[in-house]
Amino acid sequence: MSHRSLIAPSILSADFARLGEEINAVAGEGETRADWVHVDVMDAHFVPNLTLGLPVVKSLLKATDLPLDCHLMIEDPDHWAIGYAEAGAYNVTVHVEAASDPVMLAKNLHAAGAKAGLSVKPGTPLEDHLETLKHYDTLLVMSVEPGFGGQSFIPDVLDKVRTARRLVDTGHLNVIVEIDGGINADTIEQAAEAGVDCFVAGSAVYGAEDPGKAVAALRAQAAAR
Ligand SMILES: O=C(CO)[C@H](O)[C@H](O)COP(=O)(O)O
Repeated sequence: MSHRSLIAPSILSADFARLGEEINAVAGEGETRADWVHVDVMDAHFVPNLTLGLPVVKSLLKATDLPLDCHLMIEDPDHWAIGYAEAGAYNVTVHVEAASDPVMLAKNLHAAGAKAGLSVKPGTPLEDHLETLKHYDTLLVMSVEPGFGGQSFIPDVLDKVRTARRLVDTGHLNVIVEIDGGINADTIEQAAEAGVDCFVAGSAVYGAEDPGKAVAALRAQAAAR
């Protein structure tokens, strides 16, 4: 891996009544500063949980200068994703299992000024979506079934990460490999070794006494690999 590991705390594990403050807890200086803030948008249809939507994301964009990495776990992202890009989200990730025309969707996200992310659930093979991936900037490999924070990491997805790393490197694709679910002090090194560039961590950051220090510790562990 040629660049620094990225750490993206997931606010799914933060206190929703204090989201601005919770983001500021990972917006300090140096190694305690998160690279992106991961925002889990869930619609209670694509996943069995309901979180937040565009109005909250618009408020968060005013509350921080950290880039927002919006992960849409929703039905019909072809319709809804553009609003997040137009609002100013840095990266808008849609699920390949939910998108009707993911190539057109990536083009529309780019036209609206955002990076485009493609996510795959643990059981979704990557090989079927290689042509699509070429249009995207990030690949979010889910290492838990999407829907809830605090679940255990699924080690089988490491094979998919290795495949992704190989495809990105050999194909010279400008794609950041991101992982989400169960990333903590016990799992981040294996994910880094498999080739992950960007690590989403919810409970490992917001369950810690000092979220900024947790960011720094995770980054150091990832870099050690
Ligand atoms: O997308 C998600 C769940 O669908 C969350 O981002 C993810 O699970 C992060 O939480 P944790 O690090 O606690 O597993």
